[in-house]
Amino acid sequence: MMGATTRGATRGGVRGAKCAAPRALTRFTTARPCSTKVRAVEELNRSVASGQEGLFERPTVLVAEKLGQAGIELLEKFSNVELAYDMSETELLEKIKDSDALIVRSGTQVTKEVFTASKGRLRVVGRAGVGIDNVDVHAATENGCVVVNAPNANTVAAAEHGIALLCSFARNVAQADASMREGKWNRSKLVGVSLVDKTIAIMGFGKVGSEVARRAQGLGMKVIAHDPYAPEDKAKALGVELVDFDEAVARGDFFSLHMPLTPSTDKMFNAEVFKNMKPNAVVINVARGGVIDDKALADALDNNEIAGAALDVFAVEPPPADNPLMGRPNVVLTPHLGASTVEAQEGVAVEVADAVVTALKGEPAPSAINAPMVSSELMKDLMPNAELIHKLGVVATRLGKNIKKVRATYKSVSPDDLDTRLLRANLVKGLVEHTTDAKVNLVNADLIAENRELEIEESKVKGSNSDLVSGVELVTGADPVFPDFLERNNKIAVGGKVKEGKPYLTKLGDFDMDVCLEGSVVICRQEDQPGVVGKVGQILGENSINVNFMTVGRTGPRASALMAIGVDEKPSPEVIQSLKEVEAIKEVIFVDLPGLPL
Ligand SMILES: NC(=O)C1=CN([C@@H]2O[C@H](COP(=O)(O)OP(=O)(O)OC[C@H]3O[C@@H](n4cnc5c(N)ncnc54)[C@H](O)[C@@H]3O)[C@@H](O)[C@H]2O)C=CC1
Ligand SMILES: O=C(O)C(=O)COP(=O)(O)O
Repeated sequence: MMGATTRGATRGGVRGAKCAAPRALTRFTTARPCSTKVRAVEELNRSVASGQEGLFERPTVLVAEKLGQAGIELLEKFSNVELAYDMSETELLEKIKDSDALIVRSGTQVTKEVFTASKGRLRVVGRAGVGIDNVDVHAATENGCVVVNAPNANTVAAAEHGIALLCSFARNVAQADASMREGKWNRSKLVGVSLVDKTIAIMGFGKVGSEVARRAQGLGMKVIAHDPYAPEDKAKALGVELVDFDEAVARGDFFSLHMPLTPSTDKMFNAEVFKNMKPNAVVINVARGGVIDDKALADALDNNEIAGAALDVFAVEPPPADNPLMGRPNVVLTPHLGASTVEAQEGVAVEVADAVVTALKGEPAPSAINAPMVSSELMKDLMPNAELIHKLGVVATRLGKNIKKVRATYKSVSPDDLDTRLLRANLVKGLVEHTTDAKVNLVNADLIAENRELEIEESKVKGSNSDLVSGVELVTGADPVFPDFLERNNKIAVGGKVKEGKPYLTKLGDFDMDVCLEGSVVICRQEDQPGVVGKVGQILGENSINVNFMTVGRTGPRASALMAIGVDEKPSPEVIQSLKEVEAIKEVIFVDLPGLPL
């Protein structure tokens, strides 16, 4: 059954309305070709703050699983919120077409098909919790979709549930309750074990594992931990002994599992591991079902290799009736309740809503799984240069075909500290966007370059920050459009500069230029001689193409020259042909410059 309602659309949109155009931010800024995304985001923030969201179309957030009210209210300030709990797979694939963001918990599989069905509209997937094993992060990255989670707010709840299972298993609480409900008074059959002085092995010493460790110490247990990535000093500070996997397995009386499910942790608790445990060992799993081989655990219990298990999570949820761990006296089960406290659910709702809104605004979300974190401050500094390198990339593609390797040069007062990811992503966008329907962004730019075997070499030199992006060179494999002309040492070079916040082309091959990279540019190679400029202007004028600037670079009087003409309208192929027919003009290319960087 699907219970779908659309929330929060009263101020900025129509309740229940579908967003016809998903790229609200893009459309908002293309109306102002000179503006950068930073300016757009600032304006957008201001309009949200002043309640003028109607200036742009609000994004739609599809919430697929129960989310705390505080999170919903936060989302509603910025977007249309559609609550559609318990959707079937087919319903999700249908609804996703009209969604800019999707919020899930562990019960929804966000598969490749979801991204395919979204046709590029889905920009953010928010996981209201920690584990993101139900989200195909690779597919998200391929589709330029940011995945964010809520890594902090349910830590204590999960740790408390682990401790609850530990105590309830040790003292047969669940079994005792069940027997009393049957009218029995079975004291002798329900004798438990004490926890004090027993060894608990925390497997995965991250946020939840550390909180379980603290609480277990409070119960008087000896705490050891295994985690290949945990820092020694963190363990020391908590009085926890870090040991290797085999030692943990051999020494633990109780095992508390807290590692994520990844290809390397998949079924890491298998037959061989259970054989090496003590016969009194108890395995408690509040992490993910997939880290245990269910059949091997059932066999280990049948063969008395270990004493019991307490499980909150299952490889398939809910577990099918024939799951070999169901209905056993020495196995306690809960239906994935680790994060299910009132406090944790309000907390994750706010945490994920905040991350989703941040990502929808195009700002770096601290909990982004598949996007580099670029601070807002850095973003502000880099954006004009990002716009420049994006456009230099576009210009470069018009000068050389089949590009294989590109070198970008940056100047900075402290080159070692320069974070170039935003710049690199924009360069890739400029280089490939005319060849693909895929949306290139900060999330998928590196992957797209890798898939296309496009090598981006970056060199950082000391210099003024005001010349951050100094040039882009097509290094190898590019077939030049202007042979023998722009190419030197097998390279096609373009240079640029940000002036008063705007991108300028300052070099084309050996030619100095001064061309504002806004709108579109016609580039002509010609022999320098009188009358050419006039003839070109006349052809453009006769075809109602408005010229906003013209600049000529030449190697010397009456020698080779390069003319760049900024135009407001796109010339037709016929106009380009007329320009090519002007005597002295050898080559003409048209560069349509896109308005927005990432
Ligand atoms: N049952 C529930 O409702 C909940 C379940 N969880 C699960 O608990 C897991 C842990 O959550 P957090 O502690 O917040 O994550 P975390 O990222 O803070 O900690 C995970 C730890 O596992 C470690 N790890 C990775 N590979 C390992 C390996 N092969 N062996 C041992 N340790 C390994 C990591 O180094 C890290 O320290 C989550 O991935 C999630 O799947 C989290 C919250 C609620
Ligand atoms: O946060 C996690 O990893 C959890 O397992 C919690 O899952 P849930 O959001 O309760 O479906």
